[in-house]
Amino acid sequence: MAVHTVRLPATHLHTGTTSRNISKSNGNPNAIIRSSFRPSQRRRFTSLSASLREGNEHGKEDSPLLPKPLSSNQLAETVSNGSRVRVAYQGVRGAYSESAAEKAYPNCEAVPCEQFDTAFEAVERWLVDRAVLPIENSLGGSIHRNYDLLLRHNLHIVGEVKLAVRHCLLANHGVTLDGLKRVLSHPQALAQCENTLTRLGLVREAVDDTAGAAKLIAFEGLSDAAAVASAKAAEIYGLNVVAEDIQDDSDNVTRFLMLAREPIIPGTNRLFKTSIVFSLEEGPGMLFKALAVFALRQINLTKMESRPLRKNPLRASGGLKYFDYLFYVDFEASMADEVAQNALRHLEEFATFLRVLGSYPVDTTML
Ligand SMILES: O=C(O)C(=O)C[C@]1(C(=O)O)C=C[C@@H](O)C=C1
Repeated sequence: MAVHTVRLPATHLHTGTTSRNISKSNGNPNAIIRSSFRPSQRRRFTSLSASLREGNEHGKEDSPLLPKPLSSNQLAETVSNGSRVRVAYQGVRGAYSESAAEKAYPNCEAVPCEQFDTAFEAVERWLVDRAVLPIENSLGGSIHRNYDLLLRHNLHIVGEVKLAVRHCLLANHGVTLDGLKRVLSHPQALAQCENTLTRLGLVREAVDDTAGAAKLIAFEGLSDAAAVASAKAAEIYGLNVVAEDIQDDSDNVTRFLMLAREPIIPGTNRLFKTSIVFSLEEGPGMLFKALAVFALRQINLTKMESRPLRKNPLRASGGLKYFDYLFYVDFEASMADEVAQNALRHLEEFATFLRVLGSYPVDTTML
């Protein structure tokens, strides 16, 4: 597939503006974005003078040097000039992530990316306005790669979206359940259908995304393999649905994060959530102490994940080597709430590292 050849106008660099002209200059909007950005594109990130000359789209009175934070009401639909928001997702057309991008930003232009890293990079390099990426699933658990990438990149979480995931088994026309030997899908999707796939005795094969599996089966005309994917993917790639609702529990929900270059201004007018990441010294009760800063203030935690500190995964202490961790915590409060600010100030007193990944409205559509 052709490499996406988006040219980045220097006028949009360092200004905090949205990428209005970028989307207009694209060749094929449906082309999948690969990580291999051209050196010529990289060089274009250096020009500040053009942006200073031309001002920005929020009005000439705004200083182009000061990035304009997104506001809560900019979370959905359109950028301020009325053009469609370009939203990167991982996978090909028909992936659940595409549906999540469309739920998060109705009427958006969903832009497929090969890998999660590519979607992060596409936002950072102004090829798109936002990314929508999966972070956890109610059956399969966390998508660890995206936790690691949140830290490696400098994007902000500006929202979350929950999507009901209903998996189907898709095969070419004429293929029956009895004729199947293999099943292809994203590892998360395979994990969510563990019981059904074991009962059917199918050999699992992991691919990049669910819709990619459907596409491969259709394009190669495979007769011994099925894909775990959406009914939408069946329609797009002309496959037959041989089994429906094959996830291990009918309540199968994936939570996606909406990512942007700038944070939103947190509010108190609705339910907000804040995501942070921190590390601690080694020692008894350290994690207990860290979580107590929230418990003491009646702040509810909704998620906790620990990941290896990849830059420095082993810490020597008292002649022993300990694994070193980063702790990712989501809590139910806005950074505009004094109580949340106090909790983080308290945590800062003993955390060895602390970063706020975003403070954003809770998706209450599935509560
Ligand atoms: O493969 C897809 O369709 C995706 O959108 C990826 C993904 C994931 O990474 O969790 C998203 C939702 C489902 O949980 C299964 C797979």
